Amino acid sequence: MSKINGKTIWLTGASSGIGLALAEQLAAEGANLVLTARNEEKLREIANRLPGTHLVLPMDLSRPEKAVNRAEAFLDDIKVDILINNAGISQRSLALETDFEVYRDLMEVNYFSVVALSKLIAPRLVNQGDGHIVTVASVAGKVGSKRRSGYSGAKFAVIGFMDCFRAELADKNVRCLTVCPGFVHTQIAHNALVGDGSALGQADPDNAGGISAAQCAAEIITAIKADKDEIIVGKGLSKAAPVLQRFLPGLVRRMVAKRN
Ligand SMILES: NC(=O)c1ccc[n+]([C@@H]2O[C@H](COP(=O)([O-])OP(=O)(O)OC[C@H]3O[C@@H](n4cnc5c(N)ncnc54)[C@H](O)[C@@H]3O)[C@@H](O)[C@H]2O)c1
Repeated sequence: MSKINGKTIWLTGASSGIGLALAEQLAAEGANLVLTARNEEKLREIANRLPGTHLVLPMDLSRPEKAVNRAEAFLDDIKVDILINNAGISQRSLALETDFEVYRDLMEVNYFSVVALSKLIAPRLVNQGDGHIVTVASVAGKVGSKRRSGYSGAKFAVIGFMDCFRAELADKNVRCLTVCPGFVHTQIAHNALVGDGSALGQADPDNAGGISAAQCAAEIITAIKADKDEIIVGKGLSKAAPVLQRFLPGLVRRMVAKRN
């Protein structure tokens, strides 16, 4: 039986970047999508141009409890097979120059919303005896670097959550995939928060030089089909960093301290 064709997949962060590429590729493979992001108009435009029939569920994931209430009512009659927690927001500011509130915002979107949506969907998957929870974390959840202390903290946390959740659901035929991309060419830097909580508003050469969102999405879909637990996606140093960190931690710390 196909893991994608005919399946209902709830995808967050579907309005841009990796999420948009996932929406396009999953729809092309015959999935029925529930598309989530904040901008309803954009989601409707995407849903209308994708092949197949898709629903839109706009919500702000910086308010996870509200999002769960809204999703509970919306998804009442819908059998979700796969949840993809992809929505996320990055950071480009030094810890000493970052308001505490920015840390909370980064945790709400990158960590608490994943916990909330996963806890909402997992009992349904357990009852169905089948399903998948996918979370797009980051290489920043394996290796810390400058100007990402809040983002990295949230991504380290979400990887830990997924490791525990995977262990708890292992005997219930619910699989948990953690995706750790290195640099991917998307709007992530543009939308990243700076110290006062505003958006950076410009591209970043690291992300601009990364792999395409389409390549990242294709690797995620391959990993879902192969029942992988965790994948590192990317190229060059941003892909190698987690392995280097494990075997040569001192070298990685020195390299990270030298980078801007
Ligand atoms: N681009 C990279 O280099 C990179 C690297 C590692 C991990 N990631 C992760 O990949 C995921 C997708 O990011 P992207 O690179 O496609 O960036 P992006 O900025 O292009 O897309 C982010 C998506 O998340 C949504 N989103 C952000 N805040 C939200 C909120 N409060 N409520 C609802 N939706 C919200 C946006 O609307 C958008 O659809 C994120 O979790 C990000 O942390 C990206």
